[in-house]
Amino acid sequence: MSTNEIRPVLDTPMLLGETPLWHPEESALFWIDIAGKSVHRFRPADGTHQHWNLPAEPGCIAYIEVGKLLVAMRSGLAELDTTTGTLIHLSDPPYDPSKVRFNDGRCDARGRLWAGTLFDSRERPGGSLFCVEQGNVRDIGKPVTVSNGVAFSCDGRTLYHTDTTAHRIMAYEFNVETGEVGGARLFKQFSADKGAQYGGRPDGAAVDSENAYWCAMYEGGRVLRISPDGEILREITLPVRCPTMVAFGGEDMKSLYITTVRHNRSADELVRHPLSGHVLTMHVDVPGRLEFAYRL
Ligand SMILES: O=C1O[C@H](CS(=O)(=O)O)[C@@H](O)[C@H](O)[C@H]1O
Repeated sequence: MSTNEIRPVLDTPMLLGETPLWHPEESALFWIDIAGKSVHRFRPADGTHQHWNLPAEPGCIAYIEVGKLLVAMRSGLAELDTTTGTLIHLSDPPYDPSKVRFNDGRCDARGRLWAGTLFDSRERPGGSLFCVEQGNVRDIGKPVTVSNGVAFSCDGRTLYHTDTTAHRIMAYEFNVETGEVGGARLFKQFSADKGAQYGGRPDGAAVDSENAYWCAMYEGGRVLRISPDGEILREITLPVRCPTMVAFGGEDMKSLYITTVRHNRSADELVRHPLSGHVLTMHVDVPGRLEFAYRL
């Protein structure tokens, strides 16, 4: 693959792709299709693709060990055994599932899952950020309308959290030993002016091995690489309008994977961007970091 080539990993698009996640021991990329209520696994080495249907919309996943995933669904937390397809319900949702569902999330270095929620109607900040630690679910008290962009700096001392609707990414002091979230600073505020210059709103993200924050820009058709002090270092134009999240993977962690949306997009957008909904990949020069597993 040439350096700048962006291509789909599969022939089949998702409805609403989210949470790409490289599993180092399985040498596979996992992701979810929220509207398609499914979990997917793709092995680049042999091109095999497998999926598992779910009873409710997933918002994010984390790996536990080979063959076991934690799935945060609208209906609560569950453990998916990918060898048998068995889904074990672990806990009910910490919110009213008729109005709210889990969205983007990832694990910290101590194996806690940080999963946000979104308010379906987008009318008010009825979503939040939750910490799942060995089955206990704690509301962190960060009201947002659409939670996204959960990521940790390389030293584990900064927790990034985005409100996509507010076009805002916050950075919080974070104590990875205790899981305590401290002082806040504005990391990046994007313009919400949806005129001709609209650059999109910040969505899912990942931090690379040089501590830069890679952010999918929903309706902006691009991914941004942002320095820890908020400077845009690189902009990648995508062949789709709505990327939702990025992940690093591959044996060298230099494959960037990008989930995207097809569901509820206009006919015009789908004609202009036929790859909408596909999981995209491209080579990058700076490797990402391995994701942490969820600790039961
Ligand atoms: O459903 C979703 O939508 C949002 C984008 S928006 O709320 O429509 O602006 C996306 O960020 C999110 O990740 C996805 O789950």
